Amino acid sequence: MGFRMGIVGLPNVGKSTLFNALTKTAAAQAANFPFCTIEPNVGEVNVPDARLDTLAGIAKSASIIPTRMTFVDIAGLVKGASKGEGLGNQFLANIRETDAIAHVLRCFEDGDITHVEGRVDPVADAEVIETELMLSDLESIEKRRANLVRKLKGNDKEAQQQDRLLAAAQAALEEGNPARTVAVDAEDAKAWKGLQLITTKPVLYVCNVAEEDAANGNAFSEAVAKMAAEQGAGHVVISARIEEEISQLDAEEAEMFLSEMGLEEPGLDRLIRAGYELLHLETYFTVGPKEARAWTIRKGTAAPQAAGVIHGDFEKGFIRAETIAYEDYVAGKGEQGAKEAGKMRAEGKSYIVKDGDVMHFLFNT
Ligand SMILES: Nc1ncnc2c1ncn2[C@@H]1O[C@H](COP(=O)(O)OP(=O)(O)OP(=O)(O)O)[C@@H](O)[C@H]1O
Ligand SMILES: [Mg+2]
Repeated sequence: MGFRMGIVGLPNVGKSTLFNALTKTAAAQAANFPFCTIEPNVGEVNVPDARLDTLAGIAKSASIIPTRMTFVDIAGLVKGASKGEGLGNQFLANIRETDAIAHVLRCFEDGDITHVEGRVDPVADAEVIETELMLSDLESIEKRRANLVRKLKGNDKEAQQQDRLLAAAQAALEEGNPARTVAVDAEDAKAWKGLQLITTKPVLYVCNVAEEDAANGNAFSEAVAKMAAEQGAGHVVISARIEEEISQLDAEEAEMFLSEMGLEEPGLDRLIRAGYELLHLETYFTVGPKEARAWTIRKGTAAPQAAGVIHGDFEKGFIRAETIAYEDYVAGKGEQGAKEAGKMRAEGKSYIVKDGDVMHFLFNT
């Protein structure tokens, strides 16, 4: 299914540092000057899930395959970006294709690191970026509506629907509200998503704090938390610089480092999980001696469609799914034990897969 998160923010706030930590590479150039990033960076990240390791341990699986998420790091946006200032605007197209936005906010004081607005104020920064995203949506809407004019004359139903939805988004944006504030009927939901407007995407604010604030946050991140709550957005507190250091350590060193910092787990794990929640994603597992593997689905996905994530044929020929809840699998010390305890269920086409289910699909070919 490939879920994608776009990383946006002002220049020099730590986007590429975060991207590198996430992807455990130095693929993105991160340095102390604004507009360091020019070309967008795309990277895949494992979704951390301790349950997968537990399952693999029980089943003695030869390999462990976590589920993946994609991150896209683009150039910093500045005030006026949509009018051609800076570089970011031309890369916003890459953000249109994502499922959610990770909005990085500078929440650290450091006289050596240039802030393009000359002061640290994450809430004001968030507004600058949100305005640019809204202007970018408006511009794209105007272009698209102009392109639809001919089709509309031809009484094209699809074009009519698109134009109606674009007009609704335009009206909201012209009033200074993001397109996500538009109420959309169920029958328009798919076409609405297809418009790929940036300000319809869910937002996760990433408070990039100083190393010493990584464990408990600071006044800046608290202000962001309040703003996020008001908007119904998510937020995480992270120190991109620490995360970058941790990502270069081996597991044992990383654990020591984390405990010294008073952290229970890497902030990146929290960030990825928050992204998962924001997107209403869940994980189910397939477990055997060959491999233990995690698969991503949207909440509320029925068994055949969940099977379809593995292979289209699984969905088409779906018969039933032998299902064991994660807890039952662990309690039974594996499939056999769970089965003997009567915890293996045969589920049919209407079964809604639950987070943590261990699934075995039976299908016709
Ligand atoms: N939590 C932090 N504390 C202190 N310095 C940090 C922190 N996070 C990032 N930095 C530093 O800020 C500088 C800018 O980081 P980075 O290049 O990742 O920003 P960016 O948002 O990608 O910028 P651009 O938009 O120009 O590409 C780097 O020198 C980085 O080491
Ligand atoms: Mg960068």
